[in-house]
Amino acid sequence: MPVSGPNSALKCLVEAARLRGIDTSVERIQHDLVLDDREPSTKLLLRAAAHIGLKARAVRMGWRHFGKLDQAFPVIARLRNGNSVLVVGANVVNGVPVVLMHDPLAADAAALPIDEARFTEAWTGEVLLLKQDGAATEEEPPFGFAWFFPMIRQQKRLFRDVGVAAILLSVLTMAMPVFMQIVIDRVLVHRSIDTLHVLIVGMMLAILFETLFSYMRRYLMLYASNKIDAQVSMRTFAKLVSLPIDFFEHASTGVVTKNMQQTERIRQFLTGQVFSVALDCVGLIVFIPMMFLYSVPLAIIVMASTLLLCIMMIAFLPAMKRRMNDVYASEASLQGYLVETIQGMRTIKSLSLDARQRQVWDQKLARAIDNRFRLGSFALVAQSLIQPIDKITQVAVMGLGAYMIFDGSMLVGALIAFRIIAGRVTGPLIQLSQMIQQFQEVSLSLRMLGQIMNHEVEEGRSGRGMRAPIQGEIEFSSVRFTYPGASSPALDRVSFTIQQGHMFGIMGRSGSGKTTVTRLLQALHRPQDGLVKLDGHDLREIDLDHLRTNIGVVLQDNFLFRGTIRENIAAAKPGAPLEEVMEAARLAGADEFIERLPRGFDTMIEEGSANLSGGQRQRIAIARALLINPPILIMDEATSALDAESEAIIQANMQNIAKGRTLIIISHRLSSLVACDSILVLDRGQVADVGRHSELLGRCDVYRHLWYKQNRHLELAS
Ligand SMILES: Nc1ncnc2c1ncn2[C@@H]1O[C@H](COP(=O)(O)OP(=O)(O)OP(=O)(O)O)[C@@H](O)[C@H]1O
Repeated sequence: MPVSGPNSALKCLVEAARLRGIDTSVERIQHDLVLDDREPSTKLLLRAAAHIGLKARAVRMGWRHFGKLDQAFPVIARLRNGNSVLVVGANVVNGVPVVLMHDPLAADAAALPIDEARFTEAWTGEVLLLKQDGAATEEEPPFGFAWFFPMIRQQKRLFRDVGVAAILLSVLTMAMPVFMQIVIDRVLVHRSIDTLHVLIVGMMLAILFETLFSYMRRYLMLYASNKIDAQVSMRTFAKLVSLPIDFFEHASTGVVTKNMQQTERIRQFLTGQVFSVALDCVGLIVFIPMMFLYSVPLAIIVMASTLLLCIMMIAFLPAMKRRMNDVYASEASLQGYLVETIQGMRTIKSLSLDARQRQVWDQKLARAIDNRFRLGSFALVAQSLIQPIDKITQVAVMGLGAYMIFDGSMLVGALIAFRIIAGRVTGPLIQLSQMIQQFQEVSLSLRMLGQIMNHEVEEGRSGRGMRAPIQGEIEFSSVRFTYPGASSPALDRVSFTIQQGHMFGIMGRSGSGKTTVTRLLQALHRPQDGLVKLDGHDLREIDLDHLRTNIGVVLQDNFLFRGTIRENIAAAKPGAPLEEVMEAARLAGADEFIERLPRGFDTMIEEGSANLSGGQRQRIAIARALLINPPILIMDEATSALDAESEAIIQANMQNIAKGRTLIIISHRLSSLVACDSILVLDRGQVADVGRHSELLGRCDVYRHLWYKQNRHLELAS
């Protein structure tokens, strides 16, 4: 029974993993599986173990089994009070059997010997057996067909069963041609009614088993492919969200979406088409020799025409591939345009751009349809050629078969049986050659998805990064950073220091690099030169998720998720009690408008936060950032969209907001920086000056100029 606790189970798991050579941490597991501090249930613990590369099994056992665990130690034992302990071995001390137990919540790190009476009093009888999962620690192959194989291999028992069912099925399908042959050649000729009855009963049984096996084959296939589907989707999505921000800034959302949708097609090909054709081909082992057994000349005709069909299909391939590439390029562009239009609908409406958007859409659509048509009509030619060849083969078989019946070398029933068997041979072989076409299509899908899957993930996600508590002292030394594709650096040899707990302002003209400073601090980008340090450590040494959960960020325009106001504020800490949410809202000055809403904190925020004003959205975003009580808070033009009243509320709370943390404020409005301990003045990516308001006013031209420009009305008034 999971209870609220200090996570002893995860601590045990991390320790057991460490003893098995896997380096991880409780925070890492909590972050990856979105767990809070409560003791996890056994099911969750099993999931956590699988996540870090351990194969775990929960079993109930008696005290005496500890003596036999041997290589299976360490195991996690679940206690009656909801906590867990790690049992690292069993021993006999002074003739008394004991287990060596390590309690993660005890101050003493050593394993203590505990006897049966004391242990069983606290123990539920449940333990988690753990062993290293060989498959999980294997290096993942680069994305391609090979990437899917480990997942298919995991289901190998299922596929083996499907294979057995398929072989039995192909043997059973032989029953029909043999039945026809015997009925025509024996029963009809000799009028043997008894044989007919026996045959009919036999056929009924064969049909029954055939139905059963074919149901089993389909059911098992469906089951296996669903399991693989789930895994593929989980892993591709996990990869997507671990990509660096650069990737998303330079790729069209529509194209990324289209690329992501390719998983379904590839999976379908591998577990559907490839596997079922492979299974049908298993039948060939039976059918081809049978065909030759019935008649060698007729079998040669069938095999020759199938070969001809295969050669034709392969000859069509290169041209097919070209047309396919065109189709995908134009469809990706169409999808990209659709997403862009939906995202920019407000602007499109306000600038009355509908007609222009429609025109561009129509052009792109025409290109896509044209390319689809070209591909379709080409494929049609290929498919149309199959039919006459197939029909001619049938005519040839029947013609030659008739001659053979006339000269007595074949019976009528045998010819009919041969026809049925020949159909079983040409079917899978033609499918096989068509599959080469689909293979081309799927290769293209693989390439598209590969653009996501083979992209480097963000640096700092190895799980080995530092997770020490963050204090908030920041240092930039000679940092140089150029955005990919840009000609000049956004930051050029920028150096400054922010003391822990200080309020630090950044100002400068538009495009001077203010936001870039904060992006480097969140490790959204890495500098090409120089160092960014946090608490004296190079940012690269710190675990990325740890870093970001310790930095709160409020931007000028913040994305709110669809959900209630409470859920949005508690986004980074889903289990946060209402009092904490309310306190964060109060600090952000959001409580007064939330309480006036009919449903208060339970008010739904609609998609695109259309039911909130800009200022309200902003205050919710500030509350969201404050809820996790981050040691570093970045406010990038966070109050510039606010009306005077809301801004005044936040400014009045600024001292409270800043309390106990390093606060970085970027603002064009210098009046909001006056209270800062230090202000960085940036000019075209370089540091123009750093100092307090009064110092800068005296010596920094950029600062003084802007200050007087913004405050001329005050001077005039005085
Ligand atoms: N994702 C990006 N890709 C390429 N160049 C970028 C990117 N983001 C910013 N830049 C460029 O880097 C420079 C610095 O941009 P940054 O956003 O840091 O400026 P800023 O001082 O915050 O500007 P503003 O006050 O207008 O927000 C600008 O010249 C900008 O064009």
